[in-house]
Amino acid sequence: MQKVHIIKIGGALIDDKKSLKAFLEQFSQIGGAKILIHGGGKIAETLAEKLKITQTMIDGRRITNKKTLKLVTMVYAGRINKNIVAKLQSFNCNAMGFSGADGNLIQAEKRQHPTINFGFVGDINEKSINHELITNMINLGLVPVFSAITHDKKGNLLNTNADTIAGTIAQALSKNFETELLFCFDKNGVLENVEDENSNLKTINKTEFSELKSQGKFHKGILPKLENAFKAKENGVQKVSLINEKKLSDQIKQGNEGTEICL
Ligand SMILES: Nc1ncnc2c1ncn2[C@@H]1O[C@H](COP(=O)(O)OP(=O)(O)O)[C@@H](O)[C@H]1O
Ligand SMILES: CC(=O)N[C@@H](CCC(=O)OP(=O)(O)O)C(=O)O
Repeated sequence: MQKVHIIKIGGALIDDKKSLKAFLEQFSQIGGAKILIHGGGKIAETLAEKLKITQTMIDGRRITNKKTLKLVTMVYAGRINKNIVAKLQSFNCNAMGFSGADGNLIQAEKRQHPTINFGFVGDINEKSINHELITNMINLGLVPVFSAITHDKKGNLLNTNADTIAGTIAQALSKNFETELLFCFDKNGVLENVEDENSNLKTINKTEFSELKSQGKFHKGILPKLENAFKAKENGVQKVSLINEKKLSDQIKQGNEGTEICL
């Protein structure tokens, strides 16, 4: 089976020009098929503050009203996505940048919640992913770069968590490819103590996750990341790890960086 690396990067890295460039250079050097998924929550947050558009996060998801949807579409599918593609081109990586509306690549459903109005937030599952088109792009030697914007096929754009997009694309591709999913972020993996950079776990299974969660060891963005990581592993993705974004090349060469998800 052909191997594909599915790699996700988030807000803090994207906000740091030098680190982003260094990361994209490492990414462009990965041999074989690869896909990049990016968020950009931190940049959206900063711009929203400047424009005085109040932001609310619930369970790691951004409440997305009309104004916020306009903003995140410009930031994620526009500025960030095109900047990443241009940088990858400078490293001779033939990247193409997308929202989920392009080529009907990711068709989401507007989130329905009994008590909370999430606004234009899109939920997705494996069936949402146009894996045939992604496979065709891979076979052409192209490198797809996905932003966190999806659509509902009724003319609306939706905002979808980038960790969820990465996990779901990996799941959808795992039927026809050997898939390795890497969540790259600013820590050395899952930390037992978030204050101690050296407390990273080599592996984590579902029982350990539940125990640490109930002990209050996880805060902020790590929870949705881990939930998406376990879901992907449970649904056929061969290897799933959370690694430091500076260690991407080492992970590709040796495969033992950060924290590997086990069942
Ligand atoms: N136990 C933990 N191990 C690692 N990171 C943790 C932990 N608890 C909380 N975090 C926080 O989660 C953050 C990663 O989530 P987030 O900032 O949303 O990432 P991204 O924007 O890359 O998706 C880390 O920077 C860290 O501050
Ligand atoms: C619905 C929802 O929450 N969408 C996310 C999409 C961006 C994202 O996931 O960005 P990071 O990876 O940088 O956190 C948001 O707007 O924050």
